[in-house]
Formats: sequence, C-alpha cells, structure tokens
Amino acid sequence: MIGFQDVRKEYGSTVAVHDLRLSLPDGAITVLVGPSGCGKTTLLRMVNRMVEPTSGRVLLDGTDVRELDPARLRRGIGYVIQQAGLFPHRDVLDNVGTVLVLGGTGRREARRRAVELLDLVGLPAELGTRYPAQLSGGQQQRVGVARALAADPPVLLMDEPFSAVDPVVRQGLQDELLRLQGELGKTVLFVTHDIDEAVKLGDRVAVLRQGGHLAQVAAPDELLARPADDFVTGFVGRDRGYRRLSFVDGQLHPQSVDTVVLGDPVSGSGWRLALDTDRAPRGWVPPQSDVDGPLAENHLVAGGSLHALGRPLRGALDAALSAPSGLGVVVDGSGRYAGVVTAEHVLDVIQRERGVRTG
Ligand SMILES: Nc1ncnc2c1ncn2[C@@H]1O[C@H](COP(=O)(O)OP(=O)(O)OP(=O)(O)O)[C@@H](O)[C@H]1O
Repeated sequence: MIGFQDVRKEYGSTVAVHDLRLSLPDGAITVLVGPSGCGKTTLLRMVNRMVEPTSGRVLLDGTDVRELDPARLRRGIGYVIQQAGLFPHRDVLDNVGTVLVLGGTGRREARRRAVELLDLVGLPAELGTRYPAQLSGGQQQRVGVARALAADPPVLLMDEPFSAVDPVVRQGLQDELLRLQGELGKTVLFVTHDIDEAVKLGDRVAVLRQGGHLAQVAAPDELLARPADDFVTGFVGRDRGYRRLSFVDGQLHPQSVDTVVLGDPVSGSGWRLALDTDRAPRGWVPPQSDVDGPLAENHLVAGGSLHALGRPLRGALDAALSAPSGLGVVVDGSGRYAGVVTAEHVLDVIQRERGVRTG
C-alpha cells in the first residue's frame, strides 16, 4: 500500500534520507527506529506530503502521492504526534471530531461519533467536555489516537506518539495500540527511537542509521537474532538475547508447591505459596516462619512477577528470577494459581525450543 522508491531528501548539504527503498505491508505495523537525526520523521512526513522528496517517489496504493491533493490526502491518513498536538481551546469532542467536520460532517454528528471513538481508545465519555489541559499526558495521547482514527483512515502515521509520557503509562498506551490494531488492522507507520518499543509494536522493524540509510528491515525476532551489521548490533543492544525471549513460546510443565489459603492455619515447612479464596497468589510464607493461628497478609513475603500460561517465556523466567523462593508462580487465564517453575526449567524449555527452531 505504501512504498518508498529510491526516496531521497536533502536539506541544503544535509542528506536526511538517502535513496531509500522500503515497502510497508498492508494491515501491519511497520516501525522506523534509529538514533536522533537519522531521518525518521522526514520519511514519515513524506507520506502525507508535509515534506516533499528531493528525488524518488512515495506511492500510496500505486499512486505517487505528489499527484494527490495534499488536503484530501491528509484527511485520508491518520496522524498522531508527540504530545498529541491537540487544539487547546477546543474541548475533547471537538478535537476528536475535527477531521469529520473538515470532511463535511455536521458538528453535532461529529461530536456523537467522537463519543464512540473515546470509548474505542478506552476513555470515559465524561472526558469529552474537558479541554486538553485538563487531561493527563496519557489521556491526551489517547485523544490524539481517537482523533487520528475519526475518519476511519486505512493508514495511520504515528511520530513518537508515546515519548512524552512516563514508562508505565507508555506501556499501557502500547498495549492499547496493539489491542486496537488487532481490531482495526490499519497500515501503520510508527516512528520511535526506542528499540524496546519498536520490537514490541512492530510486525516489521526498519532500522535507520545516520544519513538516512536503511540499515536493516526485519521482523523483530529476526532483528534480535540476526542483526545485519555492527551498527544494528549496537543499536539493538547487549541484552538482545534476553529481549528475544519475548518471542519464544514453549510448553512449560509447572510443578506444584505447598499452598495455604489466607485465613487458614499454616502447616509444613519450606516456602509455601499463599492464595486468596479465589486461588489467586498473594505472596509467600517463608521457611521457618512461626505463624500462629490463621494466615494473614502481614505474615507474607511479597511475591515476584506472575507468569500467565501461554505467554512468552521471558515472563516465566522473570517470574522465577523475581520470586523470593526462586519459584516462579504460573497462573491460568483467570489469574488462578496453576503451578510453579524454576529458572532452570524455563531455560531447559527455551533451549529445547531453540533446538527445534534451528533444526
Ligand atoms: N526543515 C529542515 N531543515 C533543515 N534540516 C532539517 C529539516 N528537518 C530535518 N532536518 C535535518 O534532517 C536530518 C533528519 O531529521 P529528522 O527530523 O527526520 O530525524 P529523526 O530521525 O526524526 O530525528 P529525531 O529522532 O531527533 O526526531 C537531521 O539532520 C535534521 O537536522
């Protein structure tokens, strides 16, 4: 759907994008990642003609975008930028409905549709009458995404949309984008300088280096497993082997451990896992603890992270490494205790998976 054909952009003597050839698969997220100044934003803005190439062509559905009227082109492409870029003097509903009104929809209908879009991006309708300054950074970004989706464009350009929010909110926004994309299947071009964000979100990741050169384009797992050169190796980082575990699934065989339900008397010795009455893990009873009477929260040592069955093995290893007992707690889809795993067991499964994969 979107293709860059030998696209070059020069600003005076600066080559921002160097004869770049890249095509973006339909209905997938392609992430452009690279250090500051390597030409990511320039490349992205060439799609909606906010920047014109010095030479080469940008194709949208086979048509050179230069043949398309810029205003119409932009109405058909969702655009999300850092700090959302909302209009400060319009309330949230008017912000979200902007593109619809520009396209000829009446204001009342645009506001009605905006309420649905807020719901789509996980915001309560009550926020609709607030002004951007009355929202948190994460909420503003969601409004920005809702606004970009308003005209239901097939293409979404996202330029560092989550860079200005704190890491926890950022993860939430990333998860939300993946959920939305699962529903909507847009063709997304996403710019970031954060390799973790790139491998989490991208179906394909294009790594750029200084001077606007394309260093490698690959699926995230492939990128981490086989970086094309020293630049990409350096960029994806030293812990790429560990990060790659995010893409490794395998059949874990959790073992059982002694459990005790909060409110029940404690017996046995060694590490015992405390559960609530729904069998959700709550923490650990350490060896030699002398709990007298029913088990209460204040008798517990905090647990590590939990691993949900079927999720990538990185989470299982983290659960084992973060548990005070050294036993990673595995839960089922409803958050109920399903067993425990040691780091050794997880590593065995990983090695076996690798063996299968590499033949
Ligand atoms: N309007 C402009 N005039 C002159 N030079 C520009 C202009 N826009 C970008 N450049 C230069 O082109 C190069 C690429 O810039 P661009 O903004 O595309 O990089 P980027 O990878 O998005 O960077 P960042 O991650 O810092 O946003 C940089 O050297 C930049 O200084």
